[in-house]
Amino acid sequence: MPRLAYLGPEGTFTEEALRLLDPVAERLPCATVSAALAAARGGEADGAVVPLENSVEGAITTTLDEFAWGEPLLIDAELLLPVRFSLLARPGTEIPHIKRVYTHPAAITQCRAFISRELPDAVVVAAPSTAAAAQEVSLPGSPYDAAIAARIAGEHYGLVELAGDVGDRTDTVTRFVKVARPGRPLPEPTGADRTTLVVFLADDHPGALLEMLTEFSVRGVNLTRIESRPTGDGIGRYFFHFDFEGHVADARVGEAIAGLHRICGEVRFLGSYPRADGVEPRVKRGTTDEEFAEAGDWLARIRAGQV
Ligand SMILES: O=C(O)C(=O)Cc1ccccc1
Repeated sequence: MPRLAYLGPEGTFTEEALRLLDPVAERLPCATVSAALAAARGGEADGAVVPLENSVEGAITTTLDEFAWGEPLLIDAELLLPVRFSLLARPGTEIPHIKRVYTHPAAITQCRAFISRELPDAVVVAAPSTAAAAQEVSLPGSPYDAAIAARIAGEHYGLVELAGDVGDRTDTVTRFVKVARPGRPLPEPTGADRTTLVVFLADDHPGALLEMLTEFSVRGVNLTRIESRPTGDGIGRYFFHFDFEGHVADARVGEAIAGLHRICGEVRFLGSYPRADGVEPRVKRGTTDEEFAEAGDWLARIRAGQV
């Protein structure tokens, strides 16, 4: 039975994602995304489940930066989870008396309308996770009056739900990924796969981004996410995250990645894995595996003088 680290404590959305990704795994709750990934890297866990992005606010930057800079890990699965937020408090608390709210930053950004409408005078403080916030609020001497978390976290920590569905949108989805140390075979191609890469430029020059995009474009590889992140070396210095359709075993994907490897400073492969939504790529004429193989055979023939 695998042991999977995750952003805890019990009752986080990440735990819900983990249970759906692997119902039988042993769960190792960690205080932060970085701690969960450290457990996977160091061997205390066989892997980790962490949030990567959400459909309203975009990337979870801690996760992106950990994937780019820490010891390499490979994504082997993803999950899309609709998240619903509740305002939770100790029994007896009333909304007008709430002065301090505690929750995860991703929840703060996704519940802005409710907070400004119903809690206009409350101070909102960032917590390590939604369930950590609920746990803290449940303590009798807590400086916080309420938490925003999953309803189940309220049940777990003995809080009451003062308001449900307090998110700005009810259709918000968070994408979680499961990662493991490299060295195991990649997930088999399914025909509906995604690949994730981090790319560092060799040098900054006009058209550098266009050159990278061209590697995808000419092979008919469709991007599903692109993100620039600061390298930390000064204003204007960035590296890039790419998600795109297809598996590294697909000829067009392999060729695109090899092209990036030739022209960029460093390409970090973060995995090829089945897409949670099962969407298959529309493969352009001239970019199927068979067409790449046929073109390779043709080139070999003309190189051998067989025109
Ligand atoms: O804090 C949690 O429960 C998490 O799993 C992170 C998170 C927070 C808000 C939305 C989605 C994921």
